[in-house]
Amino acid sequence: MADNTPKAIEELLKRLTAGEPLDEQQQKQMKDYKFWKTQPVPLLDEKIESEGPIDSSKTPDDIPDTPLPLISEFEWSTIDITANSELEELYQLLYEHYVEDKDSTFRFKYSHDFFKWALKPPGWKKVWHAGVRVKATGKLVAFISAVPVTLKLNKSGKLIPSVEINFLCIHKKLRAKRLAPVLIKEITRRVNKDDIWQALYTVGAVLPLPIATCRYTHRPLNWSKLYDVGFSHLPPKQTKASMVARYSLANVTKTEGLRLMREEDVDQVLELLNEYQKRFDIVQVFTKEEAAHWFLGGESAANGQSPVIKTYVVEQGGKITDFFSYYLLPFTVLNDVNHDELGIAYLYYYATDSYKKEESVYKKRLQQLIGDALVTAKQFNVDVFNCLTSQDNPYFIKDLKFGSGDGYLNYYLFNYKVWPLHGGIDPTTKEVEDYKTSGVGVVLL
Ligand SMILES: CCCCCCCCCCCCCC(=O)SCCNC(=O)CCNC(=O)[C@H](O)C(C)(C)COP(=O)(O)OP(=O)(O)OC[C@H]1O[C@@H](n2cnc3c(N)ncnc32)[C@H](O)[C@@H]1OP(=O)(O)O
Repeated sequence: MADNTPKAIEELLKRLTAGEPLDEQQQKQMKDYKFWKTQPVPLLDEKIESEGPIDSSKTPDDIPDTPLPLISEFEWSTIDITANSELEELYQLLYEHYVEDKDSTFRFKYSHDFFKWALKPPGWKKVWHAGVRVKATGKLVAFISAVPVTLKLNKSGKLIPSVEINFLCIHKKLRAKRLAPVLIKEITRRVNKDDIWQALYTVGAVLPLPIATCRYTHRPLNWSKLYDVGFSHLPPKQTKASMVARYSLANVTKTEGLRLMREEDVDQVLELLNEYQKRFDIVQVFTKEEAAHWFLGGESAANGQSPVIKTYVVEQGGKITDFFSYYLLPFTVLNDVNHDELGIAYLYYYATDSYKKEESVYKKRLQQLIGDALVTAKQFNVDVFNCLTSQDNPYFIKDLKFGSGDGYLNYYLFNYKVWPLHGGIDPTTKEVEDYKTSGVGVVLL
């Protein structure tokens, strides 16, 4: 029987927020997913027998033109993030109520520039930025977003026009009132109206049914600060000095020809990425405009500001042979007298033509490239560099001293069945499977 004491429930909630796996007793069963069991997703224990859409019977004409009803105190409000005042409202909602770590010590610190980059890629639609306000005061209390993305399943070659769902957030005072299913159904309606029937999303918690599970790993760049704020701990038999020495990095990069990506590199970067992404089972297909947006930073870069995405290419004699990118998303440090922010970089897309060579050459090159990514990140005040066990990250995680974190990330596809994908960890022990490719070639913010 499940342990329902307040202590056990509190522990369970903490683990869910942190995306930690639950034991069998704690796992919800399919019947307990009152909302998700009504949605076109595979059952929790379903053995996938064929790939493809779950429900392909509808057309946009079958979809209601009007939003889902809300209880009378609330109203729908499409958020216009091109208006600074509305962008600020979204920022405030997420700043105060978005994802926290399990001890509520850190909180994601999204910036206005981050939203402009993340929510306005080519093909973005205002109507896909759905908010809920309190009618009486106009206060924004909930949000969900979709952005367009084309997915490709490499084994079958199938292209899936989709959206990525992100930034689902409900004010803390309105939690556990079944508002999340209403937001999800409303964004589904708005997306379906545009004749799109599939979505990709990642959630820490287990829902029916992950297509893959990856683990977070962290590479300290500024160990002392991480220790001060309680992000890193001093392992037994180590001293602070030995930990600082363990994570010290060179001041200069190793790769000849490494430089920041420029507009004129887009074609070559895209070609390199398209070729390299064939290694993975599920990938994002970029148009040239999308690649320019995601790798150069869109609006903020165009306005001469420093973008949240940093992309470096390796150019040798006019030819781009490798690239890597990472985005900056700091944490607010809550309740610390000495530090109020932790600089965090997240590995984004990368590619190298060395994968065509022997595996040992490829592994070495990848380690050098991502090693250089760590070195470059120091100039952006990054204290810790994070990556998942997706892509070919298990080829460098151990050698570059990334440590396994407590958090896991589950990947989901809405209204589409795929064969389960390898998430770069052993399915039983959940440990990183070093030097093995994962099936996950998509990176979500
Ligand atoms: C074709 C187009 C399709 C588009 C749609 C595709 C699907 C997109 C799916 C969304 C992808 C989002 C990607 C991201 O942004 S993941 C980031 C999620 N945000 C946060 O963690 C921020 C902090 N937390 C909150 O704001 C709230 O706790 C949220 C909003 C998460 C839940 O609010 P609340 O805690 O007040 O709960 P409720 O009483 O209203 O509702 C309870 C029901 O909701 C199910 N639930 C809870 N959390 C999530 C979750 N993160 N994804 C999917 N479902 C979730 C839950 O299992 C239960 O259903 P069931 O167990 O009874 O069945």
